[in-house]
Amino acid sequence: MSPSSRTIKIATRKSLLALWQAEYVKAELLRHHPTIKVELLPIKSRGDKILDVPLAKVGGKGLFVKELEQAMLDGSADIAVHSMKDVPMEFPDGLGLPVICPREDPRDAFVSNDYRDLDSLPAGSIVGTSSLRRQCQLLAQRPDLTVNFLRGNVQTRLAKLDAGEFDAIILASAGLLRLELKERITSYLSPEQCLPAGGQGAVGIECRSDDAELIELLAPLHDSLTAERVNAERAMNRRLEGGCQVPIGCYAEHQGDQLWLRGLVGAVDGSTMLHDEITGPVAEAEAMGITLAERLLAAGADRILAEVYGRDIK
Ligand SMILES: NCc1[nH]cc(CCC(=O)O)c1CC(=O)O
Repeated sequence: MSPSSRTIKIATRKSLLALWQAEYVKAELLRHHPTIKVELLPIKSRGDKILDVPLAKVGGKGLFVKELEQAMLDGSADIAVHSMKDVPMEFPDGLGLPVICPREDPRDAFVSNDYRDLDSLPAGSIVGTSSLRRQCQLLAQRPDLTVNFLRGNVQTRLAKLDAGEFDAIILASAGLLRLELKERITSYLSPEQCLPAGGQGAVGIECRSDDAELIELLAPLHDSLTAERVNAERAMNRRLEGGCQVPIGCYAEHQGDQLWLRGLVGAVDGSTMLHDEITGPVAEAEAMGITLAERLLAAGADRILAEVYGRDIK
């Protein structure tokens, strides 16, 4: 079979955001290769089934990706489309992630029906998020707020806000923008206010590493500037053994031909916040991520993370 008549099966989670991302990749593939066929294979993941516990406590990395990876390994699917924020640092044997698509807005969004922004919230307001990263940064600025547990897909979270359970909630802008819910973004949290999670706003494509023909078909979807940024962020996260379920923020931006990487580790109650940053050549993105992680560990992130993980990190 020639590459031009191939059918590519995309394994995807069933949330509207996951389906949007899979449809986006399908449309991009068809735009670059009009004669191929692309099908979606929706799959329910463990992370979607367990909704009543904070992700940090559900245990195991890759809650949202394992079932999708199994589908690629057994051949029922060819690729999986992921939010880079949810992708574990290591891939199973035989799988890799050769493509990272152009990044959407990486900032967190403040969403409220009553208040303009974080500063306008009255003392004692209730903010919904179950991200420890968002929680610690909110509490560091506004120790008077109460942060309450909020999980579920984007629509579920908005419905809980609208039902009056919260005065405000924090969501990734990227999800709201992709789902054409821009009007729900009351204001943006700057990276200074709330450093994003590594990979936030970027979509990646995972596939079998030995499928050279497929990797070639995927290549035009890759955005190397986004990949450089996300690689630096993920290198820091990998060294800290963290993902999006821990009180860790990391965010890289280009400054001319240099990369500027900022990192943060916070105590979950916001009482201790460790910030650091590093600038260097793009070619050293990964080394910079590791160096920044090690500086944070030496500054006390080791103790904060040992408490969150329930074990030491070396
Ligand atoms: N952890 C869930 C998740 N994974 C990716 C996104 C948003 C889109 C993105 O970051 O690409 C979200 C929702 C959220 O954090 O509000």
